[in-house]
Formats: sequence, structure tokens, C-alpha cells
Amino acid sequence: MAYPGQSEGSDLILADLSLDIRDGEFFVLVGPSGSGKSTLLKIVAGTETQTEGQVSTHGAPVKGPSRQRGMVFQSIDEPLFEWLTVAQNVGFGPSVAGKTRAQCREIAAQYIALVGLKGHETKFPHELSGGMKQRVQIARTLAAEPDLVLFDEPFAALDALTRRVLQKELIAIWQATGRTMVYVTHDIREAVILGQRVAVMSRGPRANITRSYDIDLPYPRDDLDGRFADAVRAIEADIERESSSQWD
Ligand SMILES: Nc1ncnc2c1ncn2[C@@H]1O[C@H](COP(=O)(O)OP(=O)(O)OP(=O)(O)O)[C@@H](O)[C@H]1O
Repeated sequence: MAYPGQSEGSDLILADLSLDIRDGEFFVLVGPSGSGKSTLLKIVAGTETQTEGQVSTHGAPVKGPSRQRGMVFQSIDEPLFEWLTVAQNVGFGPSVAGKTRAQCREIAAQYIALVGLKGHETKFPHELSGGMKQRVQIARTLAAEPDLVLFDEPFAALDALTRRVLQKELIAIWQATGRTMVYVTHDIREAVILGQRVAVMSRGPRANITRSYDIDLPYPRDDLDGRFADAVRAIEADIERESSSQWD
């Protein structure tokens, strides 16, 4: 993968990258800053196109953005419609998909309840906290009923306590909906709280996935469990190795 204007070869952002994500899996991607994690998400979302190679979901090649693949962004970039209420934001995807007003209201109510925002339906985004806005974003993405949900550091700008609450809630949402989740984070602890599999991306350019860890611990994960700490340490050591190799 090279961005327009970059010559292929030495300037490739991602190269020789091969990845299979299982249906219903919670897959987490970590790696050094600037390695290409967001780029990989955008390619899977269909908002960027790889210069070489193939990406497919459910056997069909990705040819551009699709309702089948929803994206949740970092809260500082959160793309809520400021002029719509919580219920209208969440019902937006179904309305674009041609559902009736009653169906949109019903779907919105279902996902608003799932993210714990019942009672806030008529509020506007400016009346919500950062954590609540992220809940709306998650509900809005899920209400479009995508098969695959892509998360680009969605909780990175939130305070530590809100982040912990939302991590737990996201696991419950994943378990309730059975969706495939692909989640990018800088926070290794978060990666191990969430992921069934945590993959480490190498430092770019020509980044690929160097290693992946199966996190075989029950949910909700207990960060006091020694195996939790072992997994965090091993992944941290991998990333440190990747990050420091640029100074070798
Ligand atoms: N639109 C673009 N045009 C040109 N280069 C880009 C573009 N977007 C990203 N890049 C470059 O691609 C590389 C990978 O960026 P990307 O944002 O995918 O990395 P990342 O691993 O998500 O970074 P971070 O962890 O810091 O968010 C970087 O060198 C970046 O400068």
C-alpha cells in the first residue's frame, strides 16, 4: 500500500501483509505510532484502496465503503450530526437504508438501550459527555447492522475511568450482537482486556504483522490475573523492540 504521490517500492506503508479475521472474532491491532494501523483499517473499510493485493469480506472483494463495514472513530474526531438528537443520530443508518420511520425508531431504541443511553434519546450531542458521545457513535454504527465493525482508537481521548467502563460495555455489546470487531489501540492493557487475538504491527515503512497472540482468558478479563500481566508484558516488549529498531 502506498498513498498517492508516493512511489511504490521503498515508500510502501504496508507490504507483504496477510491477515485472516474470523467471523465473530474480536481482533485487536497494536503497533508503533505511524506504522500503518489506521491505513489498514481504512483499506478494510474501503475508504482507501491498496496499491497491490486483495481484501475481501465474506468472500467478496472490498471495492469501496459499504454499510456492511461500520467505523467508530476517536472521540476527538467524532462525527456525530450535531443538529440531530441521539435517537435521530442512531436512526440515521436505517433511514438511509430505506426503513420506515417506525422501524428507524424501533432500531434506534434497541441500540440506544444496548449502549446504556435510555432516557437520553432527545438530547443533542452538545448536551452529552465524551463517553456518552462515544456510546452514541457505537450505537449509530451498530444500528446500520454492519457485519464488521472497525474501531480506530475510539476511547483514546476519554478519561481512564470512562474508558474502563466503555471497554466492559463493548465486550457485552460484542457478546450480545456477535459482530466481528477489528479494533486499533495504543493501549496494550486495553488490547488484552478486549481481544481474543492481539496482533502486533511492525514499524513502517513496509509494515506488516509480526506476531499475533491468542488471549485465551475468560471475559470479563481480570487485570490482576498473572496471565493478563504476562500477556501485557509480552506484547509491550514486542512493541518496544519494534519501536526501538528504528534507532538501531
Ligand atoms: N492520506 C495520507 N497520505 C499520505 N501519507 C499518509 C496518509 N495517511 C497516513 N499516511 C502515512 O502513512 C503512515 C501510516 O499512517 P497511519 O495513520 O496508518 O499509522 P498508525 O499506525 O495508525 O499511526 P498512529 O498509531 O500514530 O495513529 C504514516 O507514515 C503516515 O504519515
